[in-house]
Amino acid sequence: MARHLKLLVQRWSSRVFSVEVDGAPRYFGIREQLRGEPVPPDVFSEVQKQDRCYSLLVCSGDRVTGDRFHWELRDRLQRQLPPGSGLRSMSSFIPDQKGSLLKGYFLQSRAGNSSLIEDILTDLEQRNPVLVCSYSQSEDGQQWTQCLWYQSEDNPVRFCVVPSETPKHHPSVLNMINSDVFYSLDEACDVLKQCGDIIPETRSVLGMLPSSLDARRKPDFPVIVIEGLDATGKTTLTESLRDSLGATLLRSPPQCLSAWRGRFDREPPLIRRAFYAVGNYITAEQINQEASKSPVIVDRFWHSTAAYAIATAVTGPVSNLPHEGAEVYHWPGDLLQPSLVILLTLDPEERKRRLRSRGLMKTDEEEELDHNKLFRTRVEEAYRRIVGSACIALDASPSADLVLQQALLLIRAKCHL
Ligand SMILES: Nc1ncnc2c1ncn2[C@@H]1O[C@H](COP(=O)(O)OP(=O)(O)OP(=O)(O)O)[C@@H](O)[C@H]1O
Ligand SMILES: Nc1ccn([C@H]2C[C@H](O)[C@@H](COP(=O)(O)O)O2)c(=O)n1
Repeated sequence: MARHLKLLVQRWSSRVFSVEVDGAPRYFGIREQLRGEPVPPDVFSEVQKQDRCYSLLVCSGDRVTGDRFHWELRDRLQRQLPPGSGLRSMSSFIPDQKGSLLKGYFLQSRAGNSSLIEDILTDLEQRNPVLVCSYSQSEDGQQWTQCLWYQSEDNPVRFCVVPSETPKHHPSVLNMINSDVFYSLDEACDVLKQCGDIIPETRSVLGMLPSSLDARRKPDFPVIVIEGLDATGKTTLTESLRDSLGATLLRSPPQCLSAWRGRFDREPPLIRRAFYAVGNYITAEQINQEASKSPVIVDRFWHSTAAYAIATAVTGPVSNLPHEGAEVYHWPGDLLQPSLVILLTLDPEERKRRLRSRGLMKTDEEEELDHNKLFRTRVEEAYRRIVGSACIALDASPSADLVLQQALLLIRAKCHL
């Protein structure tokens, strides 16, 4: 038992804990003993003397089960927690160690609610793959300690909570590849296959995949992808290009997946991104077939899948994105590369005006684009950082006809059409 605890102490104290405060991560660490003067990390600076804090970290060996549990846990906690309780996203990770991220929540309970919250936590920990810790404040309010919930009754191992430096990478970056951004069809299919029993629709989605895919096949005619945030004019431009060039118009996700898209949009990122990744490979096969007969215009492709996934996984300013040149921005080796990718850019106010005048229903991510300037700038910057099939930005603010003329100029210059 003593050896087990020693190991736990060593492993646990190499971790950094991150709590989202006002849309940006704040970090703290834990140590067996304090060295120097205690300084309460800023996560705890606004906690009242009588408040209690808890962390819940999901640690399931199976990532599909773990991600779905993490996704549902927020709703469950929001329903069960007494009014006035604080609930923030939280994670724990070992700096620079890929795959070390554990996701969870940080709770702050008001005085008087502790027994209700503690019943909820005990029940949660007994039935689910979740590790709960509680945090207590010293008498003078200068020091916080963390202890594992299941040990808190008798002889608990207490760790001192200490401030931690901001790590080189945002924690989500550690788990991004093949969790948020898929780098091969096989990886995306593996996730969907694991969901077969819980989401029966995955079988129909996988059934749409062709039996073989050849990313190296060079299309006879140019393949031009049009990218951009919603309401930047992709539909307008792609339809005009189809008519002007006598091209075939395709989109990703492809039409054959439309019936199931809403279902996957309600799933956690791991499953949702796997669905969009598979959609790109189905569109790639359609491109292969059509590009032997005519030029092909594609409304959204891998840039959209990667840029939205990366921008959603990290929080805070653009500087929290994976650095330029990072592996996550590279085009997947097994996915067809377009001849040209045009990124439509638009002033946020004009984009809002177009959204309002169109008045259609928006997805959660589109709502987020509207309300969250930081999210918008992260998506745009992620688009720009993608390499392998880099995009060329085109100002979409002039009239639809002028934008079409500019796009045609670009296509003629780059694709010799
Ligand atoms: N160049 C333009 N000038 C003014 N209005 C435009 C222009 N291009 C498109 N619009 C209008 O802006 C609105 C959004 O355009 P569109 O539907 O083509 O964008 P989108 O990028 O395809 O959006 P989404 O990704 O949400 O489907 C439409 O009402 C469209 O008529
Ligand atoms: N190839 C694609 C296409 C779309 N998405 C995601 C990204 C956004 O959440 C949303 C935008 O699509 P729209 O509403 O404009 O059709 O869909 C993706 O991940 N990959």
